[in-house]
Amino acid sequence: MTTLIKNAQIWQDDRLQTNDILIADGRIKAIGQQLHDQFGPADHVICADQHFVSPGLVDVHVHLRDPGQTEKETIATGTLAAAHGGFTTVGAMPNVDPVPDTPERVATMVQRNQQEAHVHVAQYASITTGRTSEQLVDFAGVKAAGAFAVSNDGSGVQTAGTMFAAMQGAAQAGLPLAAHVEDDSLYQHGVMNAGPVAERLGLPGINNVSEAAQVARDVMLAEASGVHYHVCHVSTAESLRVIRAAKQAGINVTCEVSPHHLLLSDTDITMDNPMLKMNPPLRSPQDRAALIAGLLDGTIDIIATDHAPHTDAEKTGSMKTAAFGITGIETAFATMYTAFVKTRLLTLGRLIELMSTRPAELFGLKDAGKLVVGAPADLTIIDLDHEYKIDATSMLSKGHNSPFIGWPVYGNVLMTLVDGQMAYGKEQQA
Ligand SMILES: NC(=O)N[C@@H](CC(=O)O)C(=O)O
Ligand SMILES: [Zn+2]
Ligand SMILES: [Zn+2]
Repeated sequence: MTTLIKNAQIWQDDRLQTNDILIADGRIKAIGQQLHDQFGPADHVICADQHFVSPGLVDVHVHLRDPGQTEKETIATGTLAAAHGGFTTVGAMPNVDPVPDTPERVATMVQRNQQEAHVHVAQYASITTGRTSEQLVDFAGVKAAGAFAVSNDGSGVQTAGTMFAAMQGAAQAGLPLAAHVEDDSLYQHGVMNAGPVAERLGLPGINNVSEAAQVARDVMLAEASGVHYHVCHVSTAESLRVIRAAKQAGINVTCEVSPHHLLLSDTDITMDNPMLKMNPPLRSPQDRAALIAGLLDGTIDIIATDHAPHTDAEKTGSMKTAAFGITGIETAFATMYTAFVKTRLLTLGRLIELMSTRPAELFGLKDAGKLVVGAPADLTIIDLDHEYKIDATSMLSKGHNSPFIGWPVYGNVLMTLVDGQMAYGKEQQA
């Protein structure tokens, strides 16, 4: 079975260039002009119509909620939403029930992902059993069962002793350790960033130091253990300063930022609004400016969405009682493209590095993030010039808890191919 994508604009030598892409048996067989002359007619032709064809996007931080909270999302709906957002590989966080904290449970998740997902799913195991205990998982065992990394996302690892032993175990097994950084002893039951906005709204605040202090602890432990330490959803200027210094010292630390922390700050919270509640919270405009600077100077390695679907009921009422988290996988490319590429802060090529190539490389996802001959045909066709308003009714996630609904953006995903098969496409939608 062969498919020819005609008139694709692909990013080559720092600019968009028109090419055809020939796919055979799910892999890219050739990229170039007049492939018909060399290879003969294809079984199936897709006309990209001079639209941008990207290597499929890679998001290493996604909550699929399955098993345990399938009213919020399932493997099927979350990965269909991912395909709609242009993603062909997602990292599934382990805050599900039961937690994938044993080789058997990881193997079950890997098998279910293969059967039920619309895109590739890289499966996280937890760092500790049940995700919040101090009992380490069998790192070699969960790796052998198919986990690509470990994380206790949703909670920080509270004691240095546990974190150090975990890092040593993960390093030995060759697993990256992705940390949700939050020191519970500094956490004061806040629901938004601590500061003047929280005070004005009469809402309890979350300090910057509850994140940054744990990052500082962890980079020391990462240096001593040699693990690949990855900071999830970095949100404060102080955390970034510590990460920058750690990188300069040659410590193997990387970090991700979420689109919402780049696009919004606590000053956008003008009233008690659960759609703007997430953990870590939207920080001050100064923190946001530091994150943008870190993205532009390369201190921030990748963009990851922290797609966190919840039911409508859990996201209405007051921030005091609503659930933490917002969706993001269907809006990430358009919001990032509009804010950073349209404004010429980043090139399109650099955005694709941040959202595809680099996350795949950092997490050892060998087949992902590549638009080259021989790689799997994980490709996304995007209309970069189409301006539209983000619309809840077009979302394929079960969660509609997005603060970006109504935002005018550019960059509409037309089709997503996974292993050469259409995982999302307008044809399929009609
Ligand atoms: N980010 C959030 O606010 N919530 C996440 C957990 C997490 O990423 O820490 C969730 O699972 O809902
Ligand atoms: Zn988290
Ligand atoms: Zn998360």
